[in-house]
Amino acid sequence: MSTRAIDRTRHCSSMAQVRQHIDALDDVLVPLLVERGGYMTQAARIKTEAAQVRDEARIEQIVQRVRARAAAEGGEPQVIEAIYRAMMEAYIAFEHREFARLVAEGHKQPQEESAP
Ligand SMILES: O=C(O)C(=O)C[C@]1(C(=O)O)C=C[C@@H](O)C=C1
Repeated sequence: MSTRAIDRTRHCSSMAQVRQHIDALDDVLVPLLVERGGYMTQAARIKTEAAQVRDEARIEQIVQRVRARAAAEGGEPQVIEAIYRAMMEAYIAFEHREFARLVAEGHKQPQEESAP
């Protein structure tokens, strides 16, 4: 049986220790967030219209999924939900910038005008 994330938190006797553990976890988190961000570039490549960048149904699906995962790991679902909602807003802004960049660089086909 695997341990829950909350059970891997170590007891600390000083703020220096607390911050050492946080820095070590951030060294794991940041590369994963950068890798996750790379998929915004992939999504921006694949989506055909800027209006597709924000996908509310997918956002809500992710929120429900990570809330359940947080609870299973012994964490607070509302904390993880808040982090994910803020994080996805930042990724959506990035995906919009990537979409615009790919259009400007000529990597995306201009969309056909829809018939009147
Ligand atoms: O799944 C997508 O369509 C994505 O572009 C990825 C992502 C995400 O951060 O996971 C970002 C923007 C969308 O609003 C939904 C989800």
